[in-house]
Amino acid sequence: MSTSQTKYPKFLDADFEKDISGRITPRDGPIVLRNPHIDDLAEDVLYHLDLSDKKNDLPAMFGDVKFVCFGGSPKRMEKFAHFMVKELNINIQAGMTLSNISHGSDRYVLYKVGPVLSVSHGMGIPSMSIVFHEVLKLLYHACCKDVKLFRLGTSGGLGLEPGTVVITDAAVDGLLRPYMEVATLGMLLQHPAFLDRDLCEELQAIGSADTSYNTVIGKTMCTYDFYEGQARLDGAFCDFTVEDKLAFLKRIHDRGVLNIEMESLCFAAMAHRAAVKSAIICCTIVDRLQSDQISASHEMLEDWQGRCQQIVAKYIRRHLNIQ
Ligand SMILES: O=P(O)(O)O[C@@H]1C[C@H](O)[C@@H](CO)O1
Ligand SMILES: O=c1cc[nH]c(=O)[nH]1
Repeated sequence: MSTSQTKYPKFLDADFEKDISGRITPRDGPIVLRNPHIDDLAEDVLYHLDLSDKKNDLPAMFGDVKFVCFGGSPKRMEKFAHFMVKELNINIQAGMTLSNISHGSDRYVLYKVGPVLSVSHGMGIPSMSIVFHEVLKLLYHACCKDVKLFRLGTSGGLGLEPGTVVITDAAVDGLLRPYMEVATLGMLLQHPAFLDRDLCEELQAIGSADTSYNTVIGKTMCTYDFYEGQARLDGAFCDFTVEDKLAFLKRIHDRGVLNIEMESLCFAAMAHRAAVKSAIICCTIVDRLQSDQISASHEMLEDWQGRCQQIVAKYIRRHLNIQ
């Protein structure tokens, strides 16, 4: 069903501007896939989103998308979609409700509110990676242009009052390495996880206008596990002491790590590889130098998560010229 029109700009490596360190300059313009095989497919089934470039008219459904907001939990992203309806003054016709476009797959949720997509990514890098591939292909098939990507998450902070908003300027793995390592064809490939500094600073300026909480920019450590991987003593297993834990957390804090979560490395690496402008904005829900357990009330957690949503909503409104 999809129309071909201006679709499928061919990828040329030279199209991607890089600095001397190999950092790709993120840019506006059409979404380009760095995969020559996609155009050879008779049909591209986006299995986990329950969409296909043949069965769905993706340009008609998604061609106006400019902002994609990811977050771990399906409920949070549904709530964010409803919040964006209000923020963008969108009229939902009588008798209609916002619906989960990917309801047939039962893996992720996907809501569209005007030019905004709200997508859940589940927990951890494997889950994030799958939905990122499929969302990027969706944007490509839909001929979207000038798209920005955001991850709105939660994290454990280091020396920060819970509720602080951290904007990631670089994502690192559990060994402080700034790239995502992926086993591909029996080789370990390293994909650098750079983020767009200008976007970080713009979001920080928006966040800082609200003085009831702090908005800071720094490094985010991304781990493959919530418990031992994040130096917690309260998992089902633990082979280290409280002193070992604190020494590790203080060491990474001294190297500029402000928070720890589980998806930033993949999100940043994949957005960088696609040369799409992107940002990661997480509230902290515990100070890991004080505690492992997350004991804040549900209301408190909702309030903290709302801070990231409000900052991104203000950014989107500003860029859509909505007063
Ligand atoms: O964005 P969310 O809050 O889902 O991400 C963090 C990282 C893990 O997926 C999860 C662990 O509680 O929260
Ligand atoms: O401590 C935390 C809190 C949220 N998410 C994490 O990955 N770690």
